[in-house]
Amino acid sequence: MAILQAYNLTKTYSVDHRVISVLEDVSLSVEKGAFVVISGSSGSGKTTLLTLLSGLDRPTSGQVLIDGQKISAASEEELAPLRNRTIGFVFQSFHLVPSMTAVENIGFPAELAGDSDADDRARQLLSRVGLSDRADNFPSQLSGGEKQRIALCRALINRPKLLFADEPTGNLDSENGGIVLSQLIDLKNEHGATLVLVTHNPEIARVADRVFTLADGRLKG
Ligand SMILES: Nc1ncnc2c1ncn2[C@@H]1O[C@H](COP(=O)(O)OP(=O)(O)OP(=O)(O)O)[C@@H](O)[C@H]1O
Repeated sequence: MAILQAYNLTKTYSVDHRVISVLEDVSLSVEKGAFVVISGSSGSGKTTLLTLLSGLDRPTSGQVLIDGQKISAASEEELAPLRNRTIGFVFQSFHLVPSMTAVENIGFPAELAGDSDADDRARQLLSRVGLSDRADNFPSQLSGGEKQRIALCRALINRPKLLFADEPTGNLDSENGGIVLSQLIDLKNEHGATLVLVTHNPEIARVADRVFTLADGRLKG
């Protein structure tokens, strides 16, 4: 069953009275539980496609459905619970809140959702990625790899069905990148989530169930 479907997506930007076409007629379908990579060279439109698939931005034309719900047409009020409950994000540059400790960063989305056991669940996830002893550290006291493992926990705290990751190992050396990738895949499997990951790293693409390659804003293969 497909959890994510995109039909005939186009995206254009207007810059200085010029229209730039970034995506042209992109259609894809992602099965529940899959690990899918979106690859392509720099500037091919990978991040743009991810923002459309996750509802962070709207296509110029075309449709995105998450779990059968049309998100391209949804209002901000309709999108808010979807973003908090159904979707988790991992970014290249971690995006942790500097004034919050590791455990507070992880628990924050669950607190926003009104869950009383946010702190317990945050600590369980921390333990799962081997960072229990870092619970009370602030992001500035953590290495890049540790920050990204905290960000993985935060992305999963509300048990999302769909995880989006944009170059999650792009700021890490190969050893820490390997740890983050294997923990991301393990956590995705344990939670029964679906993972859509943007990367131009062929080693990551090799372990995916399916690879969609963008070239000049169009999907190849
Ligand atoms: N807000 C915007 N306004 C104008 N052009 C944009 C905007 N966002 C992206 N672009 C252009 O769209 C194209 C695709 O950008 P995008 O970031 O999606 O590529 P990418 O494949 O993720 O690249 P990279 O691997 O370098 O991150 C680029 O040419 C970029 O300059």
